[in-house]
Amino acid sequence: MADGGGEPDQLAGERATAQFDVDGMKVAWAGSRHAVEVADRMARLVASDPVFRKDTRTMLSRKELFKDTLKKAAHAWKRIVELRLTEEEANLLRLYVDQPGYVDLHWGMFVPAIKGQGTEEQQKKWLPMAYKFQIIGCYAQTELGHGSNVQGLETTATFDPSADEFVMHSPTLTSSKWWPGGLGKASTHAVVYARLITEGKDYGIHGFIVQLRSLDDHSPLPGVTLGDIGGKFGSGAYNSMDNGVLRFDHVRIPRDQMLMRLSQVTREGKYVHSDVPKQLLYGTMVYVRQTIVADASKALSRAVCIAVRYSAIRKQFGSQDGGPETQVLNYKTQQSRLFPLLASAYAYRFVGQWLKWLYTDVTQKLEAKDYSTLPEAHACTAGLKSVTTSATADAIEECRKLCGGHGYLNSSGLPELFAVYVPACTYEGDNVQVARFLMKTVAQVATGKQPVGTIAYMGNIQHLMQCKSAVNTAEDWLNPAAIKEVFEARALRMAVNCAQNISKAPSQEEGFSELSPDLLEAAVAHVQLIIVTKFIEKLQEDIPGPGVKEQLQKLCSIYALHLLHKHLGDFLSTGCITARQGALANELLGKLYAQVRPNAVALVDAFDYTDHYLGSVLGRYDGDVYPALYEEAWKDPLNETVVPDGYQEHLRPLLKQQLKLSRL
Ligand SMILES: CCCCCCCC/C=C\CCCCCCCCCCCCC/C=C/C(=O)SCCNC(=O)CCNC(=O)[C@H](O)C(C)(C)COP(=O)(O)OP(=O)(O)OC[C@H]1O[C@@H](n2cnc3c(N)ncnc32)[C@H](O)[C@@H]1OP(=O)(O)O
Ligand SMILES: Cc1cc2nc3c(=O)[nH]c(=O)nc-3n(C[C@H](O)[C@H](O)[C@H](O)COP(=O)(O)OP(=O)(O)OC[C@H]3O[C@@H](n4cnc5c(N)ncnc54)[C@H](O)[C@@H]3O)c2cc1C
Repeated sequence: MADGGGEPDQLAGERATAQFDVDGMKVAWAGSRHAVEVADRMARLVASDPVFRKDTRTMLSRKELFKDTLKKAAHAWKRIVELRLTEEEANLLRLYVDQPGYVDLHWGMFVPAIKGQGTEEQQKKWLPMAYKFQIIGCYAQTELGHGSNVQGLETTATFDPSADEFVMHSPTLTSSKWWPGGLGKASTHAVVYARLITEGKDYGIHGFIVQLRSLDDHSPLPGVTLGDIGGKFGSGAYNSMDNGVLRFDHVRIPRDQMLMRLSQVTREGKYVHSDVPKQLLYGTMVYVRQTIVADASKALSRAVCIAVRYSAIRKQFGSQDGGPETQVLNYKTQQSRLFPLLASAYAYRFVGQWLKWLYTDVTQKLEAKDYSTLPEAHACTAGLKSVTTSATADAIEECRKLCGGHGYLNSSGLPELFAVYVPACTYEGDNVQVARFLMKTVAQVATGKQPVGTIAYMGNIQHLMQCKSAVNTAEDWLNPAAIKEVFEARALRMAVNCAQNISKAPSQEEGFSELSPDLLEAAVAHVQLIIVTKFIEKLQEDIPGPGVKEQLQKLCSIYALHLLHKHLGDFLSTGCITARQGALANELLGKLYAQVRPNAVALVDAFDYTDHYLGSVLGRYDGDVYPALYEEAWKDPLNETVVPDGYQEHLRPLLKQQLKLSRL
């Protein structure tokens, strides 16, 4: 028993009230028994290795933090090689090391860009070096002047047939590459996106492999200016990454370093486009966006794990007669703010697993030259990326608030988690590409074409445009078909409204521009439908373990109904439900929160996170929060001396001053 009201065995009590098999839930969360075992092994490997310590990270200077990242990356690689870890194991090891670094861009974008856009010959040349870390690569697309608008990039790659070389050049300040992770200090190479100019004609953006630094002493090659773009939001956090700036002054590269799977420049300087769709140029972004969706559930589940455990420990108010106070987790307000986030963590996990499947499926089809599913994969990844990252960033901040004052301490882990996470909303775009895809689909449906995949519901247009929900009691909302119908009707009606309003505009582009806020809302409705649908589909699978499926059914209902409650205006204004049905949904939510309450701690235990990975004194598995908080405070450098530095110069003279303000 801890001092002063901290009750570690409180969590044991919470665990005893769980109405389901936690091991079974771990399997449902991880995807398979094998996945649980590998994740557990990698988490423990990292947690037990002193090189991977991260508890002092927020106190390091930028230089120390960056060096620490280099050290961790090199050590991680050594362990991967020594232990002959598989790709799955290495990815998990990276996850649990929990420190952004150049390796993310090397493996997450440089290698996939070469795989997706390089010819077989180019892959044979570059990938073995990249796989062995003989070169380190990054993804240099964004410039000082342009990020979202990729076609507006200014860097040029001009072909010089006399030397059979491209000349890479940064013609303006705004053409400086700006932001690429790993570029600032670590990378030796980059895939650089630049305007291809040959025979005097600008053929737009293409990818090029460019060496930036010497492989002997790491100094920039002639004509290459390189540096870090400076400190970023939050202490510690994303400052472990060397986001960089790059300028070229007429740097020459051989012609065969243009990535030539999509199009080629011949020895004579002729531009040739192959039969591969030009959108494959954006293929690396599709890959990374699906990993970002999977990462959303990881960040969200961490925050929720901390907030749920701490809310079970923390007590405020309650008894008027001196009896025990109430655990804050028992307050209905705490539950109504926290349990939808718990449900969202599971929802994002399952949609992330599905998106990974979709990506693999599309990749296999692309290899067989079937490009038909690419637009849907692009729309799904872009849309899910945008929706899940913004909701996760908001949710981490909400969890911080739910932890009261202690949530604001670095030792809670939440400030750093938030600061590391928020750029995910920005990088890889917050685009409205889904809306364009939806408008195209509506137009195709009007011509009688039957949509497939995640937009198949749009084919049911006759029914969905006029249906009325049959929900009559709160419990009727437990029926997944009832939920699916209203989410489909809302998404379709919002999309059709937009399409009708666009058709009234003088031109389609003007209509798009004028209606972009509505289009964004229609896109969000469609993406939320995908998440709800994938959760419902998950529940149709065989999910072993006593009580596991029942808990997931409750979480699925909470996820969908809290969205319905939050976006009630959409559902009412499109006539999908009545005000009474909205009130019934809210009534059911209250009942579901009460049912989740005894299972809450076990539901976050099922994420199977080590204390090392959580990095939070509030989220400790043993619940021994107060001694840990107290102990952490003394580790702060400010407490290294009893009397602070600066006392002699600034405090003592003030305290000893003889001069008094004349008025006093
Ligand atoms: C210290 C730790 C140690 C551990 C060590 C361990 C060792 C290592 C072991 C393992 C490690 C593993 C690590 C793996 C980690 C992986 C994690 C990865 C981390 C990621 C970090 C990310 C960092 C960030 C990177 C970036 O931000 S890169 C830059 C991103 N930029 C953008 O996102 C730009 C956004 N803009 C757009 O997306 C634009 O909207 C646009 C798509 C370019 C469209 O512009 P527009 O001008 O309209 O386009 P057009 O060219 O006209 O084309 C429109 C047309 O194309 C279709 N389209 C668009 N995009 C796509 C697409 N992606 N795919 C398919 N089609 C697309 C669009 O629909 C239009 O089609 P239609 O013409 O038919 O309408
Ligand atoms: C931490 C971090 C890491 C990054 N890593 C990399 C990397 O490794 N490689 C790389 O190449 N880049 C990287 N980036 C850059 C990133 O991809 C861009 O920041 C991102 O694509 C957004 O572009 P931008 O910064 O130019 O924003 P802008 O495009 O200038 O956006 C500013 C605002 O304008 C809005 N806006 C823009 N266009 C439109 C439109 N058509 N309609 C409506 N609203 C619009 C945006 O929504 C936003 O609200 C990174 C960025 C960050 C923050």
